[in-house]
Formats: sequence, C-alpha cells, structure tokens
Amino acid sequence: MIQIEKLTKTYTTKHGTVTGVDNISLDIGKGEIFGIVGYSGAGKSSLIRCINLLERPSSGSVKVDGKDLTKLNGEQLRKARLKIGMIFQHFHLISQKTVYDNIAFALRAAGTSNKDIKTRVEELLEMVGLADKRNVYPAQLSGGQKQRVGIARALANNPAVLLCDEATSALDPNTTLSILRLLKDINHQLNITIVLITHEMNVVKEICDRMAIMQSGLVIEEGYVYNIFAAPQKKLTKEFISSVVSFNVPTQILSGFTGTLVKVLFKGGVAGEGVISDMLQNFEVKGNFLHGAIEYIQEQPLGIFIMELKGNKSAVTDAINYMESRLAIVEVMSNGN
Ligand SMILES: Nc1ncnc2c1ncn2[C@@H]1O[C@H](COP(=O)(O)OP(=O)(O)OP(=O)(O)O)[C@@H](O)[C@H]1O
Repeated sequence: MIQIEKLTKTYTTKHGTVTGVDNISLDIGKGEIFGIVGYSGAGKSSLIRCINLLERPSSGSVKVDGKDLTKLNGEQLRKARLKIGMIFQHFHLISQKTVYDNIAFALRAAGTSNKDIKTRVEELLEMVGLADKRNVYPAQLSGGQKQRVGIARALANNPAVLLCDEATSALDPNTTLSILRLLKDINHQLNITIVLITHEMNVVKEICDRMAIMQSGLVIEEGYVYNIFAAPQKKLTKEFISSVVSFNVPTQILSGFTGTLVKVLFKGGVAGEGVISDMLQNFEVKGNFLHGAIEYIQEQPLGIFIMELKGNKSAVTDAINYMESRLAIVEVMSNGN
C-alpha cells in the first residue's frame, strides 16, 4: 500500500544543512498497522509528513496505492491526499466549530452534498462513540474525546491510509489504551492501513504488526513487533523494549552467582517451561531461576526466563544447545565467576 524508496529529506538552515530522513526505504502492506519509533529528533515527523507530502522529499519517492505522490501536480495531489487521513498529537480541531461541523468540514472540502454529509457524519460519530456529543465544542471535550473527533474527521472521506502523528502522546495511559483499541477496531473493520509514529514503545506493543526503529534519520531495525521483542538486534531497540518489558535483574544480584547466567526466550510462553524441565532432567546441570515472566505481544505469549546453570562446562553447553534446538533463543549473560 505504501512504498517508500530511498527517501531523503534535508532542511537548509542558517547553520547549514540538516538531514531529517536519510535514504529510507520501507514497504508497508495493505491493512497493516506499522509503527515508527524513535527518540525526539530521530526523523519520525519528517518521515510521516513526507508520506502525504506535507513535506516534499528532497529525493526518493513515496507511492501510495501505486501512485507516486512526488510526481503528481497540485490538483492530483489534493485528490490523492483525500485517501490519506491524518491525526495529530494536539488534535488540530477548529475551536469555533461543533463536533459535527469539525467532521463535516472535511467532507465539504471534498465536495460532498449536504445530504450525504449528514448521513456520513452520523455514521462516523457512531463509529468513534461520540453520537451524544455532536453539538458540543472542542473545549467541552476531554483529550480522548477530542482525538475521537480527530479520528472521525480523518476517516470522513474513506481514506485507504491513516497517518497518526504521536496521536496518544498528550493522553493519559487509560485514554491512550482506549484510543489504541479504537484504532485497532477501525483497522479490522475497514482494513485501513495505519502508520503511526511514537516515542512510546507500549503503543507499538499494543497495536502494531510491524515496526521500524529510527535514529539520526535512519531506520536501524525493522520487522514484526513480536520478533523484535523476542530478539532485538540493536542497542537502541533493546533500550526501547526495556522501557516496557523489564527482563533485567539488578547487577549486584547477577554478580553474586557463580554459574552460567542465561536469558531464555520462548515464542509461545508456557511451552517453554516444558523445555526447561526436560533440559534439567536430561543434562547434568542444575538450574536456579532468577526471573520468569510471560509477556503478551499482539496477544501472542513470549516466555522469558533468566536462570543460572551450574554443572561442568560441556554439560552447560549441551543444555544450552538442547534448548536452542527446541526453538528457544538463549543469550548467555555471564559465564560465571
Ligand atoms: N522545518 C525544519 N527545519 C530545519 N530542521 C528541521 C525541520 N524539521 C525537522 N528538522 C530537523 O530534522 C531532524 C528530525 O526532526 P523530526 O522532527 O523529524 O524528528 P522527530 O523524531 O519527529 O522528533 P520530535 O518527536 O521531537 O518531533 C531534527 O534534527 C530536526 O531538528
């Protein structure tokens, strides 16, 4: 649905040229929820704003539904943009207009008749759960309700893509969750492709199918969220993951162990316990559990165990190889003192 090819965005400032996006290529499939994570300044906003050409790329191309947006003239681009909805961190509602008129505004801009506007706005208000708020003004709404209006407005013209620019960053955790659930429902119901940028890994963990991690304008890691949580490659990715899932044991505790410390991850959670008990029965090693948890990522369990293995070196190696052969990911944290 979205093909980004060798996209670069540079800005000319009085201090020289700044690169916001550095030669990024990404392919986002129809109906996917794709998350782009990074700290402030990583280039997320520059990238998402290039997807609907709010920013014109310095080089490279952006294809949405097969159309290269960088090649369209003004009128063609205006039409193509109707198929790309966007929601924002600070909602960007028109304060002098009611909820109804904020949503109707997007339809009027697209030339929809008054009769069709009425039907469509009612439909959208139902979808986002705000039917009873149609005549109130934005100032009378909570942050979560404002974002629901933003979502209804973004969906007004039946877009194929919804871009979310830090859409939950101004909301408390419970409201964040309710907005993320709404986005997921909309994604299921309409098969709309959603691209969201965020600095919060819990947002990605909650709803994204795939993700990219950005740093200094580059995508440094990309893949299925579940796989990235199971086996992050880059230091920054590990840092983001540890902000939502703590696999860490305090260093002073780790230094007190004399055996080999291993972190064992099992895709599929509980099954892992069976592999560990088989391993303890079949090899001349003793296991001492320091930490065990099952995390749910996209409703799929990921089992994590941190344990000390004691025994002679070859038995420990055999035990680790055995767990790996049973599809565990084993990381040796320390070889003992
Ligand atoms: N209009 C602009 N003019 C000059 N430099 C810019 C402009 N927009 C972004 N940049 C620079 O491009 C880089 C990427 O910024 P960008 O806003 O895309 O990052 P971000 O990951 O979205 O961060 P944040 O969440 O803080 O917005 C930064 O170095 C930023 O200073």
